[in-house]
Amino acid sequence: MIEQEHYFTADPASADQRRELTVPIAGRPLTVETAPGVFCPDRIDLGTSVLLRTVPDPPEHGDLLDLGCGWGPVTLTLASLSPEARVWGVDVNHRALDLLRRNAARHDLTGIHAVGPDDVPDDVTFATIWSNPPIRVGKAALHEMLLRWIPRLERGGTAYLVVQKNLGADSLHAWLGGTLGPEFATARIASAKGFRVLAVHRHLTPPTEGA
Ligand SMILES: C[S@@+](CC[C@H](N)C(=O)[O-])C[C@H]1O[C@@H](n2cnc3c(N)ncnc32)[C@H](O)[C@@H]1O
Repeated sequence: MIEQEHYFTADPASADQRRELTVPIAGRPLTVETAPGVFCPDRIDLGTSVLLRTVPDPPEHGDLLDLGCGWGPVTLTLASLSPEARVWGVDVNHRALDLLRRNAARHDLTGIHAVGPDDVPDDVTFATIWSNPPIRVGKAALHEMLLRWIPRLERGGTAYLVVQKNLGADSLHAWLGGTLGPEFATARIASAKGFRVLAVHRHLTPPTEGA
């Protein structure tokens, strides 16, 4: 029996047939390379579009994270909007990272670092995190991933997550609110086309002891 290939496989077995796609990124058409074996290779995913339409402009400087970057629509947007920032596109899928590196080089977006989760130096913290997270990895792996990265937000920073309503957006909202503690506040900031956008804000000042 052939096991079904997931978009979050480290080294996809499907033929690496590269193709070109022209997509709107930060308001201008960009031609990018995609391939089978990565998430949504034929277009910008609807959830990703909802996220990109909802989020406020990212900070101009600092370190910005696209958690689960795939071939790069979110990372490319962050780097286009904030050319002076360092933009981390993190993924476990090596083919996706290779595509993102090529897409960044093609458009001279030199602030992009497309890397695996273990290749972001420990002392890097993020001014913002944008993510269309991999819900299909399962709840335990998703929660582990979010607990690894959201606490690396700088004080005053916000993580924006888009999640399909039918795939547990509201229970993820409740879990984030109940798990992250008083330093963070989670809110739903948009609901469109079957998706929710959640904002997880890290307060500027730590909560006072006993509060
Ligand atoms: C829903 S896709 C979004 C891809 C891309 N951002 C987009 O909008 O097209 C989620 C991505 O998360 C990646 N992923 C899965 N597990 C991960 C992990 N532990 N750390 C980082 N990325 C992961 C998958 O390989 C996949 O590319």
